[in-house]
Amino acid sequence: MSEPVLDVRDLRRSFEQGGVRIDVLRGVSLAVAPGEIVALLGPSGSGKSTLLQAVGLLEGGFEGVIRIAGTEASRLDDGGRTRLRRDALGFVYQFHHLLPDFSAVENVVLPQLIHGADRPAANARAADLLTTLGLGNRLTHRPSQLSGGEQQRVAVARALANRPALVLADEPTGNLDEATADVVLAEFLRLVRGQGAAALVATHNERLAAKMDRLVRLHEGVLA
Ligand SMILES: Nc1ncnc2c1ncn2[C@@H]1O[C@H](COP(=O)(O)OP(=O)(O)OP(=O)(O)O)[C@@H](O)[C@H]1O
Repeated sequence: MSEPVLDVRDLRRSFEQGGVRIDVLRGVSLAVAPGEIVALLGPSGSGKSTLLQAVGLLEGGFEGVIRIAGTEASRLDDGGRTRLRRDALGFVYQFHHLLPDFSAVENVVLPQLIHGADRPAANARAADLLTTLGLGNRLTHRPSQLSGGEQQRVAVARALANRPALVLADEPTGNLDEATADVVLAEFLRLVRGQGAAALVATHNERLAAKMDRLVRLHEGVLA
């Protein structure tokens, strides 16, 4: 197997709340190959979001090793982690977190400009991604002028804008009705596959998870 795009070893995370300690992740290990799409299943409160936050280099307080695209994140300082996140990762959340005052196309352009793309190339790529997702006639709409499914498509385009090696998605269709969730997920998978990206997708939905390449389950703090 080629080198994993994500290699997690013995990841541990505990929270202390009101004098009570909860060991949420108790030694999670997971390798994701380039281009592989992995569904992360587990009941509510099992730690799916906690795991994605760790892998997304968004939170400290973890023990263990996280290697992304060959780089061990714990050896980096804050600036290094920010660069690794920007260069290698894309994110899709349950609620889209789009910038409300910017149009659909600008929401997809901005991360590219931050990444160093020039404006014409960023515009072209944003328009191309959104058109692929069926939003060619919604480019200048703001998020509030889009349906929930459309907003989530913009979030998908934004996550893929910088061609990340790994997309992290936390209940990416959890906020949509069943039919819309199916369509948006199918489009998400098609785009991720088309780009050769890998993905780790947290979901409660077994039916959607079955469309991915592999399923892993968080149970009592470890992956089964
Ligand atoms: N900042 C925090 N402080 C204290 N406890 C926390 C914190 N964040 C998460 N937890 C606890 O960690 C556990 C796992 O939470 P997490 O959000 O990762 O679960 P999840 O599997 O994503 O759940 P869901 O499917 O409901 O989104 C929960 O019991 C939660 O209460």
